[in-house]
Amino acid sequence: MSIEIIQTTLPSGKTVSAALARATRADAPGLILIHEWWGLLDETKAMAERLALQGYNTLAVDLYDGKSSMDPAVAGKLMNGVDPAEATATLTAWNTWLREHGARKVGTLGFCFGGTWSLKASLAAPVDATVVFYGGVKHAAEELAALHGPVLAHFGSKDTIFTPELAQSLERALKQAGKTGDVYTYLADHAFAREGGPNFEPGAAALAWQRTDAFLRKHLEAAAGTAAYTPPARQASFSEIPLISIASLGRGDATEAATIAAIRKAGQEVGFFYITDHGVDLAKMHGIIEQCRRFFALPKAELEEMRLANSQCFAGYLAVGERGANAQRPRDLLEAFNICTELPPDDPFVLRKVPLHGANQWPASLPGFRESVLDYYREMDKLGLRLLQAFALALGLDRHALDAQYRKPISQLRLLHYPVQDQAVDEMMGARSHRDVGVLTILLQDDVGGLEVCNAAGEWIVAPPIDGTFIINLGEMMKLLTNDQFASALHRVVNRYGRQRFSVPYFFNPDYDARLSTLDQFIDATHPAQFKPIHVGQHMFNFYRNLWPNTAAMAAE
Ligand SMILES: O=C(O)CCC(=O)C(=O)O
Ligand SMILES: [Fe+2]
Repeated sequence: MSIEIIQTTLPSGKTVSAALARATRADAPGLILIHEWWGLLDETKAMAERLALQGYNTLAVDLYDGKSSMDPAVAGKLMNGVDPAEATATLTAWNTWLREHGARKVGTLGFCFGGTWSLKASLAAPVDATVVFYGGVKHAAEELAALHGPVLAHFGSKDTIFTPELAQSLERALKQAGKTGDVYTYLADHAFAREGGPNFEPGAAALAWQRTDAFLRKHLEAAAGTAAYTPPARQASFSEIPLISIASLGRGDATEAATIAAIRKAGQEVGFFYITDHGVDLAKMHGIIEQCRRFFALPKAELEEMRLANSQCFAGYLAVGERGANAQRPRDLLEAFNICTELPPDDPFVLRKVPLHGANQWPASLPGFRESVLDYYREMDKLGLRLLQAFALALGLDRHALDAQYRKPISQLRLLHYPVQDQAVDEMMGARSHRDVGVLTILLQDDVGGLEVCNAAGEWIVAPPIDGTFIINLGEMMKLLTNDQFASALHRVVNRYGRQRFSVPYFFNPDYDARLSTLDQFIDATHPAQFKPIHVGQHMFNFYRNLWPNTAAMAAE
């Protein structure tokens, strides 16, 4: 890919230049990329090249007449020297140029100073999609009436230059003007998407780019099949958190063997992977997120009636910050609704008062909620067992070798609600870094994002939402079974993305009475057993009671 420097002439007679990165198709949509206050740097040109690969004829314009500087004092002077009328004429001229060269749609995209001008350009001449990364967007609704296409804007909650209040005023003015606009605020500072900059925030940058990518594709109608943008962030790529189709599971043929090999590799190297072709209906996946939305919108008093502390089996509602026996544990910024296996009152385990077996609590005022949640629970039970069998194969065992300890598993489903986080990460976060304690977790997340996984190098990798997939992660019991051959990765949730988030993890665990010990094949002279065997039920009971209030469960003990 190469960059060409091209020129055009303004009505005033002045010649201006820009760096053009061409997409492969001549009739590709056009994108005007506007630099930060430093001027047109090589990094902006490199971004233009990446955007061209994604399917846009991208013009990295120059509003500083060839000058640039990384010295803030000089950059400030350059910025203040910009003549607004000339900048407007320049951006309008490039819009015309792109359309005259085959673009049916034209978008603008800019950062900081360029963010300001991305919106101004769209007020001066028709633009089909406008993207602003933290720019000066103070415009009255009357001015915004001139907008032709939708706006997508990204701001940092800690930005003192282009503040969250400014973001809100843009949102209000767009609404008032009857224009389409999505304004997002991330838990981040100014210029959070600038890789290598002091405020670079990979998680926020990754999600902002993901949204930008989807927005531009939609509104500029980029040709189908063009490469996806690779943001300059530590967004998890599939080589880091793999995406595995499990369509072949159960076939017993070579295609299944390949899937098993991929699962083994993911288990050993990452501890996390996405699955597709898992057989769970997309409508059910979206449906359970909808049930989360309904549930957590219930009046506080009704939620409190279902408090987890009422329950003998840690099922029920947990408010933000509630803790169990371990009062030292920092509080997480989430509320939860726990559901355990639904058992009838005459179930032998319930009659014998075996811990962790009992009744769920259900809201009286949500028709269909219980049915939907239990239906989803059953889907997870089935999927959990299929995955367990895949793991048995991945461990070199017979497909059904582990089944016997999963006859009446003490799995748990949790509906989670993460409010928007606007405090600093180290004060209180969605879910503090932890490893899951069971065998494996099947996680469904909504489209907000927030899950981050720690890789072997100690970096936090974003695990972005991918519609229609589940994330599978291995827990400490898998580590015990395999003598630490299968990773159980640290992960956390930081809701930096300006919207409330819902997720639904299902924790797949063995039977209450199961005793887990390391499988023989993982122990030899050079790999002595590292873990003591555990009684699954007692282990989980102790774990839960440290974590959650447990008055009723203790009373039954
Ligand atoms: O909400 C999420 O995405 C992850 C939740 C989680 O890690 C957990 O509950 O163990
Ligand atoms: Fe977890």
